[in-house]
Amino acid sequence: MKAIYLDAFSGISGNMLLGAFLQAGVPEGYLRQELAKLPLAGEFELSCTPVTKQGIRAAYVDVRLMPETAHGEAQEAQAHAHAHVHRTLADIEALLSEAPLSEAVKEKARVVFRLLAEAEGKVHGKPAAEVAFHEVGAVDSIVDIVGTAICLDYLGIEQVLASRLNVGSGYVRCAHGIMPVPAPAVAELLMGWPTYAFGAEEELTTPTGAAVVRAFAQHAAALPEDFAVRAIGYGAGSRDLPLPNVLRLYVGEREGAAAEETPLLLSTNIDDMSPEVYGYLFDRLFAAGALDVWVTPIYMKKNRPAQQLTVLVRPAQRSACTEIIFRETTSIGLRVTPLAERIACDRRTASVETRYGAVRVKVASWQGKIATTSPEYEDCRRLAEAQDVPLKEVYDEARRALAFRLGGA
Ligand SMILES: O=C([S-])c1cc(C(=O)S)c[n+]([C@@H]2O[C@H](COP(=O)(O)O)[C@@H](O)[C@H]2O)c1
Ligand code: NI
Repeated sequence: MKAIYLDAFSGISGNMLLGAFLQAGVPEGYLRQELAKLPLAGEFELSCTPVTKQGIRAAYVDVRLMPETAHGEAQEAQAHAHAHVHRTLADIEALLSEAPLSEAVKEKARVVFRLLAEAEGKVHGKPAAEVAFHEVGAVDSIVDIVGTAICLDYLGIEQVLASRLNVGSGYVRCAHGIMPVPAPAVAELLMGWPTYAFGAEEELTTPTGAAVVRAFAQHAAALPEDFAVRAIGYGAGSRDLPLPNVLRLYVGEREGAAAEETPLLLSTNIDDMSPEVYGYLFDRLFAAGALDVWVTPIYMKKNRPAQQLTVLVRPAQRSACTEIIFRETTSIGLRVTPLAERIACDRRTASVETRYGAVRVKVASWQGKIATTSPEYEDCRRLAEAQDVPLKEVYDEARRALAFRLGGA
């Protein structure tokens, strides 16, 4: 299982996350290409530079509002206006829906923004829908959150683990005025997550960093023994501190993780919902990390024809999928059953070059031998559409390229 471990000894923020992912192997060009799909054309510029923080070489990612890079009163006024746009959760969800990003990326970003809205709402005494984000709704936060979702998706991460978080101490000046550290939204988000304060009277963990952790991560005090590290990335924070102001990101594979996590079956009987909703529901559940989703025709009480919706999830995705089911369907109750046993092939993703372009291929092995190879549908579809060739031809090309590579290895 592909996993990451976030070692937040100097806290965690949006720009630290992006820097760490880039240094750990996400191509900068890919991140830029995907972020360009946000309907924020010309509003921001991503700057990625190598920096050294207390002797540690790290990547520093900064999201600059475009007009800041030029001069002139009109442009400065425009930058000022961008910095003070107050977006609601609905505004951000609309912006995400409009973007031709993958559904998995959009759903990951939505989960983070919903958590932020709930935390902000609690702090300011408002329903989440009425929260007007200040800093956390601005262009830089959208880029940080969507960028993080892009990186998780690119690396095919199935499990996110995180250490206890160094939140810092003192006070921070923000749009609200002066706030204690951790900022109230951070304190709200990190309820129940182990935290500490060390090394700097500064805000080390921001709302964005805390929300990403709460959205995707499970706590692990240290790197698990079965975590085979393949890459390490350091993402820099903006300030220079007495301690290295970096987030350390380990990318690797876990052997034992699958066995540790018994998947769950969430199921519910539905007899009063339009069939039009199912396709949308399936997309949302898969994007939130469901392992499988299916519907079985049944007869319910009073001989009513109905549907039994079943969703297979890992424990970490249980709450996100439960929320989607209650939000999107007419269900008012769920049965949760641990799967008695699941036998799974070992899986890895290989990237192959075909004459049409690069395609990721899932390679499943059983007892050391390849059982099946499965080219990524989204990659094949994109290339088939772009080059006007049959989808099956791209599939065949990808399988041929993989067979050639394996045969030649
Ligand atoms: O934008 C809002 S409403 C906001 C709320 C809070 C609360 O704790 S409430 C804190 N902040 C501060 O804004 C900056 C930016 O945070 P990012 O996560 O976007 O990097 C940070 O100092 C927060 O503490 C903003
Ligand atoms: Ni706030």
